[in-house]
Amino acid sequence: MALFSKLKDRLFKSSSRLEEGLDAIVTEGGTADPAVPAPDKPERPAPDLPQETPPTPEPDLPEPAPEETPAPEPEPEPERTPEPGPDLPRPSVPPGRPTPDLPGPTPDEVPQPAPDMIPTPVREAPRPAPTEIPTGTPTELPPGITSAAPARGGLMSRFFGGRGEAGKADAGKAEAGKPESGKAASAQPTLRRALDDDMLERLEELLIASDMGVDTALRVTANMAEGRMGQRLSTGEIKTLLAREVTRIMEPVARPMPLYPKKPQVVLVVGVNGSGKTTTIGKLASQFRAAGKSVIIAAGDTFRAAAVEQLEVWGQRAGVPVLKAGAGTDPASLVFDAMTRAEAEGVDLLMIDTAGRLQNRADLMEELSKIVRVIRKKDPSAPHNTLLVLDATTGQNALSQVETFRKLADVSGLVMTKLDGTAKGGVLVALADKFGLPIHAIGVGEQIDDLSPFDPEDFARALTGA
Ligand SMILES: Nc1nc2c(ncn2[C@@H]2O[C@H](COP(=O)(O)OP(=O)(O)OP(=O)(O)O)[C@@H](O)[C@H]2O)c(=O)[nH]1
Repeated sequence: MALFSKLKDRLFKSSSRLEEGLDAIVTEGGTADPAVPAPDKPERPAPDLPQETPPTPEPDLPEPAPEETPAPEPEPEPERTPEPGPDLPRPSVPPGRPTPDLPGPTPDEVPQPAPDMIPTPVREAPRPAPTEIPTGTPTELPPGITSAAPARGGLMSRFFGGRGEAGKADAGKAEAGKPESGKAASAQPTLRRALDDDMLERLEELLIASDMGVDTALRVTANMAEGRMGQRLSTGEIKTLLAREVTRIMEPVARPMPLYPKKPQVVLVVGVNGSGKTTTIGKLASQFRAAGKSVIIAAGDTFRAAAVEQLEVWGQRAGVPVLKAGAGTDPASLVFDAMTRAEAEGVDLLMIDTAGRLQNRADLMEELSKIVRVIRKKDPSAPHNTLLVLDATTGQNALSQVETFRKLADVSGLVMTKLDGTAKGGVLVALADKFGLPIHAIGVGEQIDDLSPFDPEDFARALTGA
């Protein structure tokens, strides 16, 4: 099944909640646009807002005209596809951003200057984004992974595609006199409400309820309101403005996991229990393999036999060997052995799974620090990537997880799992706004191909329903 359509289908939970809230806000204090009989369309409510994305195009305005003017389409609505540009229409090999950003290119194409200065330096210097990474990768990755979904479209296409039923439901809602939604609104007047303090407050509450966090919600609404107080806005216009703000916040953090020429490139994966570390390692390993990389996985959770077994299953799926140690073995010792073997075999990537640990378990956190110390003993520049895996369904708690793991393990990037099936996608916005850590990928399901590069615009539109 197409990766993006699945994500879209699932993220709909978030957008539907926001949509309902926005509908309620506008409906509450809004009024229908007055019927403008004569002239074409000189007015148009809030012209300034959704500029490029005239979300609530024509349908609403030219209300009265329907019959008299056979052409109720001052302008077709197709313009609704906001695609400002590059992102969406990405075929299999995304233009700007290397889709499968995750895995990577071939050591050679790695942009990094010197093979040696790999790790740290690069991480600290804001990597030139997706580009520096593995450009060629895109192509090689998908094939292997998404055999069933070779032509994965943009996140949005996946959303809309998978939202077939939901989309129709929306149209029905618009038909019922609710805020517009494409052509369905053509027969109904569009509701608009003047932007005032009360409306802003409601918006803030709505965003906070979607796990965006207080600070971020306030910032977002303030930006949306700037220069627009008193303007009459429809739900569609508000969504467009909101999506724009979310995109603005997310764009700087949408960065694929960088690959370095160093062998092995050590990828340490951390997170609390059940956040999706093992699953993510399996998915990533599969993508790296598909990109032609040699990979070894180290089962660093030596205390839970079930955890090791699960990792072995993922290793088999991905076609990657899993190194394990006897139950109760010091994980740091296993990691040391894994580093030795990875070096001896010259593998491209060593992915280290770690036991899930809660931020308040000092002993486990100390264990993690020890693992990092041992890794550095073998290679001072490692770990080259420390991925913190966060479960999107935990909402605001993800913020404190980032704070804690960052101190202990020098987190270099995030992977947000379980974005499917949650209405709390807004927490990503809060994370991006507060920490600015790169979001390398998002998990949208339990299958091996359910890991997607993070696309800010697609995400914003999916989240807001714009
Ligand atoms: N729906 C959904 N489920 C996911 C996703 N990622 C992981 N899961 C599920 O989440 C559960 C926990 O995933 P694991 O990979 O075992 O998590 P973990 O962090 O390794 O867990 P511990 O070993 O207990 O620390 C499993 O049932 C996974 O199938 C995702 O993106 N979407």
